[in-house]
Amino acid sequence: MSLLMDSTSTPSPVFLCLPSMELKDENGVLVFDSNILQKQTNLPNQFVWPHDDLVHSTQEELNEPLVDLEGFLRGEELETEHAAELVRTACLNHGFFQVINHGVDVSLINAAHKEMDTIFGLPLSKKLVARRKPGSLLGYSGAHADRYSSKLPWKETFSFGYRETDDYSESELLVVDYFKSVLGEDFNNTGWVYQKYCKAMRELSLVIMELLAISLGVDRLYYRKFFEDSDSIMRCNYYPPCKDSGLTLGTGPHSDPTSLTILHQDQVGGLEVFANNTWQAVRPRPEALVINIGDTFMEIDGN
Ligand SMILES: C=C1C[C@]23C[C@H]1CC[C@H]2[C@]1(C)CCC[C@@](C)(C(=O)O)[C@H]1[C@@H]3C(=O)O
Ligand SMILES: O=C(O)CCC(=O)C(=O)O
Repeated sequence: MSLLMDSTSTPSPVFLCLPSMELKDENGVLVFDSNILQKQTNLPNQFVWPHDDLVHSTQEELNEPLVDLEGFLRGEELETEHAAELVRTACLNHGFFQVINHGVDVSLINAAHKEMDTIFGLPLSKKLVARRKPGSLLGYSGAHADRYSSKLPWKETFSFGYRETDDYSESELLVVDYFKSVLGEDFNNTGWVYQKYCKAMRELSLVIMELLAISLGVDRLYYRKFFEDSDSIMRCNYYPPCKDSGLTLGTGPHSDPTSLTILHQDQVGGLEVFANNTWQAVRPRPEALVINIGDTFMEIDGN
């Protein structure tokens, strides 16, 4: 299970139970219920990925830089230079690093994971009420079955948007209002947890943007100013148990199309990065946040 914020929404479902025990909605789209799908003898073909995409679980670790932000956040020059050098090395290699002493309250991170358990533990009918609408990235999705018909990822996601504008009154309730609108008043507390989480992630993303600017030798406020009113996508990923896990993927090979991703993975792990022509595991660290630059950042910094 992972929490991921990338910078840059109720018809009641009708289940058609078919002999294959596959659930379909009123549009004939597969409804992802891993408990039911798990009971089938064979993994449904839609979830079987091409052999070339399937990495056989690697024991190799990425050994990405572990960047301690404490000194940088306190304005210490030498610590700042060291942190920027680690970030530079990461970005020249694969674009991934982990940060510790990042200033995000660990109780907030734990609360976000706890609320994620609540969201994905809801009855399927309730989750489908929050189902993502065509053309939107926001809301609930089961295996992206509404968008794709093959190479379906074995995961559930819940995504929502975040931005901070000059009109503080607009952004300070953005996430709370979203949760109450798609899941109901009972989710006011959940909404506040993620409202605070998104605010903390945005603040950290601007700190990272400053460090990236220093690592690139440009004005240290350049990217902070460039991104201060940017849109972000908060993405909760839940990867249910899968008895045929060697045949499918939770998330397929990709590069993030966005500028910066901040990820907190639970201790199950599973994130892998393709570097030096092989897949390498990113070790879960409860006290750390995984950072990676995305395609958009690569474009704007001219690489
Ligand atoms: C902007 C986004 C689209 C995706 C979530 C964020 C950043 C990464 C994208 C994604 C994870 C890349 C792999 C395919 C994808 C469909 C997925 O597996 O979730 C992508 C996300 C999406 O389009 O919902
Ligand atoms: O859930 C994870 O560990 C990473 C998923 C991911 O890369 C994404 O959602 O963009």
